Amino acid sequence: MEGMLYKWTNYISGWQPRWFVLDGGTLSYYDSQEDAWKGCKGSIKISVCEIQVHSSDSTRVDLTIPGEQYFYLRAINAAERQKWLVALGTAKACLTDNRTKREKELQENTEALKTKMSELRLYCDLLLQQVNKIKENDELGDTVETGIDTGNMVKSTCTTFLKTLEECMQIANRTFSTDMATQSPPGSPPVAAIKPQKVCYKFLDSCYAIVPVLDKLGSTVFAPVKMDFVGNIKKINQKLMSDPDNFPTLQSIVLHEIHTDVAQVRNSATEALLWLRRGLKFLKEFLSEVNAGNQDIQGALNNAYGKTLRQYHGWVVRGVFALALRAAPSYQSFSAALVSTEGEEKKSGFTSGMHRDLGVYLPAMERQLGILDVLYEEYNLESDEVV
Ligand SMILES: CCCCCCCCCCCCC/C=C/[C@@H](O)[C@H](CO[C@@H]1O[C@H](CO)[C@@H](O)[C@H](O)[C@H]1O)NC(=O)CCCCCCCCCCCCCCCCC
Repeated sequence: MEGMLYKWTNYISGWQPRWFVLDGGTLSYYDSQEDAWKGCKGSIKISVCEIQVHSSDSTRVDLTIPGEQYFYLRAINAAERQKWLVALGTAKACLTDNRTKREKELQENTEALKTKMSELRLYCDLLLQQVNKIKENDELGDTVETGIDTGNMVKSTCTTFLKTLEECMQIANRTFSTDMATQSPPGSPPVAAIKPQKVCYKFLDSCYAIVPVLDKLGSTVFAPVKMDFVGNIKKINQKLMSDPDNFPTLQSIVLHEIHTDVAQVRNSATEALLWLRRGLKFLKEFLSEVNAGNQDIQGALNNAYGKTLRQYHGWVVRGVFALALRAAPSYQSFSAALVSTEGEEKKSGFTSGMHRDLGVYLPAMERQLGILDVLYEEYNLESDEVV
């Protein structure tokens, strides 16, 4: 269960709204739902704490570990408190570890994804065979009917390939929904509450700012994109959390991994930053097209993809992009995803405001990406691996 509760802080700040997540027998809290990815501010083990309802305040519940921890909490109303009491009580009474259910669900979905990926590889092989068959027929000068038959087979294989890919996205979206994107990966230490260094924190925060826009675009097809993008932000963030005082900048993280010979290791922060940077270059190219007045979102995405990411993608990932492209929003839907108040994009001044903001955002992005380009070139960290 998760939701907003007021937490008693002190006599100066009093009751403050916080985002609470009850998961696997632990109640954790964050500044807000949007800031959950920055790490939790504190937590309490339900199995060892006392749950006390307030005698006169029907919205209040106190969680205490005598002599250790005191969470004084208030819900927005008595009904909401009741929901929390049921969830807390169940968690406390629950003999099985909720994480078992969660891990089981993750395992099932992971298995389903593996099956789908092997199906995709099969369809790729089939397509290659069929394309070779068409070439053979062509060389042998076979009849038109043979060509049409093989062509139809290719068409149906492509349709099946794309359908399977869609199923992959739905499984991925189900597995790696937003709450997963803000959890520490299973088995990793809880993300520390210590704030990372300002500079890196601002960079990661601004990267993360596009996620709500992706969410607003709504299609499950964007799930793998979001999962990949957020996954890299989290990898860098967790490296930062491991030793915040020694990582004042992104460069310091990369240099540390170079000196400890892990920069080229799979899933290193250096590799995560390499792919985050590539994603940001894609985004910059896309937004530059929009800023230049291109209202064909699909075309702008396709152009940006060809200039940035395509060279690093094999068959399957290019298929993922092709599917994402089919779900690309119209210019109106894209504009609507950018505003915080519904209908704002229809007001006069929106377009000029968007261009004004892009006029600031894009040069700043250019500068940041230029700094990272120099760093990756200087230490020969660029990779031409195709995924
Ligand atoms: C309208 C939205 C359309 C979005 C279309 C995005 C197109 C992305 C291309 C398809 C990506 C498919 C998903 C992921 C692919 C990954 O396999 C690939 C490689 O992953 C890396 O592998 C490493 C080795 O295993 C690993 O270590 C590393 O961690 C991992 O990342 N990843 C990539 O190719 C990077 C894809 C990044 C895509 C970022 C897109 C940014 C969001 C664009 C949204 C545009 C609209 C919102 C505008 C917001 C305005 C403020």
